[in-house]
Amino acid sequence: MANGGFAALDLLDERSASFDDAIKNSTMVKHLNQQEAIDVDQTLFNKYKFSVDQLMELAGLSCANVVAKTYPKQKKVLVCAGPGNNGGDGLVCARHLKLFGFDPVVYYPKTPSKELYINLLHQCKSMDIPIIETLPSEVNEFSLVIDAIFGFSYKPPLREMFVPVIELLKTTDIPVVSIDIPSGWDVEGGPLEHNYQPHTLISLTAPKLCAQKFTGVNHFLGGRFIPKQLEKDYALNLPKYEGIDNFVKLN
Ligand SMILES: NC(=O)C1=CN([C@@H]2O[C@H](COP(=O)(O)OP(=O)(O)OC[C@H]3O[C@@H](n4cnc5c(N)ncnc54)[C@H](O)[C@@H]3O)[C@@H](O)[C@H]2O)[C@H](O)CC1
Ligand SMILES: [K+]
Repeated sequence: MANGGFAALDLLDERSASFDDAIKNSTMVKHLNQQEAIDVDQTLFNKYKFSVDQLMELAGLSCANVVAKTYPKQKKVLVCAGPGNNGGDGLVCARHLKLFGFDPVVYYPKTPSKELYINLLHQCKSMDIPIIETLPSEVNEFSLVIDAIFGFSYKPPLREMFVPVIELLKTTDIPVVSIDIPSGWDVEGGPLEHNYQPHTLISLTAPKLCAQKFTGVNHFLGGRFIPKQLEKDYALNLPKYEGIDNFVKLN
């Protein structure tokens, strides 16, 4: 009984310490403009000789881990995947979610011509993940939506074929988890043209400038693959990942 007060104080201390850590993490880390994000990406490929599928696998896996940890009961997931590498992250994420016992369905509106995306789609199909090319009329059967439509290469204005999915992200009551950038947002300016807030944002490598306009519930950083020298060269000031975690909370 006598210890009860101290235990409660300890708990409070612990909580405020982790809150302080999260605030420190979100304020210290560098936010990249669009060109810097492209440059970091190119440096990983050209100077450090990573291949895109290597990084995509790590990025997509970190997103699946965030989802499994944050939404353990929301098994029925609609993964909306776009035409570029952000969409590739979504396909990898869907595959890992399936392995974790989730029930993903992938919406992939654009037929891919690149071998990388053809193979990722094939892997999903081989694991009995349904792939659909039109949005389901009833999205309320899902308990979570993953937004992997556009990442840091998005340039407005939005082309016609992606209007319905961006409208869905803007209007749905189901929690939305955005990978790297909330799709339709300006990479630097944020929700200018498409004003909505996802429930969770998972920035990859380092947050982009638009993440400063994020007022949703959870902001994570994933994609733990940056060599120390690259971090120094770009003054990224990355937060500390705990132990073997491949994501860290920023807010
Ligand atoms: N270094 C890393 O952190 C890694 C990040 N990854 C992910 O890759 C994306 C960036 O991928 P990229 O292929 O460069 O571009 P996007 O996926 O953002 O989109 C390109 C795609 O979208 C089309 N598009 C652009 N603007 C519009 C528009 N206004 N309307 C319609 N369509 C548009 C464009 O034509 C292309 O087809 C990054 O964000 C991360 O998610 C890697 O997975 C690993 C390394
Ligand atoms: K996205």
